[in-house]
Amino acid sequence: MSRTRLTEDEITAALAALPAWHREGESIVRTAETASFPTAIRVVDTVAVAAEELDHHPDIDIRWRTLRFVLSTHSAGGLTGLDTALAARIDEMLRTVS
Ligand SMILES: C[C@H](O)[C@H](O)[C@H]1CNC2=NC(N)=NC(=O)C2=N1
Repeated sequence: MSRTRLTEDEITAALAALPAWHREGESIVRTAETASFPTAIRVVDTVAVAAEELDHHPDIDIRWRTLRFVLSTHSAGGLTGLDTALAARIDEMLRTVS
């Protein structure tokens, strides 16, 4: 997966396929409410495994059972295919874990 920055058109196209995510500057952001605090922690634990696999790490805010994920490629100074790939993985985990 490339660490090359996506173009504006590529970001627009990627976000159309990731409706739970929105853009905030050079990041994409998703908030998700899980069933319970332990469920939220399980999601975070699963996301941590994917983040290590991809060598790409989200900023994660945990507030009781609400999670907020912020994705950006720091080394590229913006959004890359790694962010959209991880976003899709996080969506899948939220579908299956919660
Ligand atoms: C050496 C290692 O590949 C880098 O530090 C990785 C680790 N995880 C990362 N995560 C994110 N979100 N952006 C990066 O640029 C990044 N770089």
